[in-house]
Amino acid sequence: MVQIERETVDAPALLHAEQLNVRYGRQIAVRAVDLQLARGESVALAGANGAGKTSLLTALAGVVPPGAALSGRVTLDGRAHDLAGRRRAPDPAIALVPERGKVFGLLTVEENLRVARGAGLAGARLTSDDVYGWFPRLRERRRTLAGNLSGGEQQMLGIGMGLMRAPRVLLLDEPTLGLAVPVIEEVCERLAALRDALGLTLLVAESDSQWLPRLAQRALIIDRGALVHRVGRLDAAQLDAIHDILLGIGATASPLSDEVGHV
Ligand SMILES: Nc1ncnc2c1ncn2[C@@H]1O[C@H](COP(=O)(O)OP(=O)(O)OP(=O)(O)O)[C@@H](O)[C@H]1O
Repeated sequence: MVQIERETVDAPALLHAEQLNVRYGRQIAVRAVDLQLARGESVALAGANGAGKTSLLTALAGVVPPGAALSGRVTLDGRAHDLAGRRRAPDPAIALVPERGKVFGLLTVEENLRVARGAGLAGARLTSDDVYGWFPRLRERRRTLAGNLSGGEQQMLGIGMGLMRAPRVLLLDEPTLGLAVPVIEEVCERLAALRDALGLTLLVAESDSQWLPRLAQRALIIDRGALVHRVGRLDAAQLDAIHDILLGIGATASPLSDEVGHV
């Protein structure tokens, strides 16, 4: 039986989710998830296809699809959002970068960034120039329609769009999906640099265990909607174990919250 070590998180939480549930009709996509993210850390949310990664990220960001039923509480720096009943308004401090960036294909790079920045709303913002500083390739492509960008460029634009309203927490849904290895390496390197320079907290959904150490400092494993392990050290032995779990051949886990309290 594969064993995965567990680690207690001592740093004070910036984002704290308690008893988060997401249902689509009878389908339960996220069950009783408790998690904590510290300021300035990168955490991977590792799980197989259909494990509930997207549903958990959208619940944290307040952008679940209409018709989904949510319950639980998300607290950001002590400010609580009750998820029961009506959908809460998305908090600009928690930004979601959807799978494959989800850019507007018929708008240029520059227009995508402006749309993401929004207008007439209170709060801090970045400029397109700030984003181009992080992703120089996007500056070269600023007048190109986003639909004509490569997959890697679209992913970087998606990240840039997520940054425009100066979030404190960036949630990324499978940013490596469908990209060539050198591009994935570049995305991983940029994310770590952004985290360190901006003090961002990152939660990165990933279904391929090989990228976890490049994307994150620790990992949460999600299976059938529940967080079943947390992994504090992403070394080779732990990665093998996670790989087996993601393929459904590893340790059968019980919910983390039952064993070690909140994550
Ligand atoms: N809008 C929806 N309506 C109904 N069921 C949904 C909806 N979105 C997701 N589900 C179901 O909820 C479960 C979790 O899906 P989710 O997309 O959150 O998982 P995931 O880990 O992100 O998977 P993937 O990597 O394949 O996107 C799956 O069984 C999925 O079929």
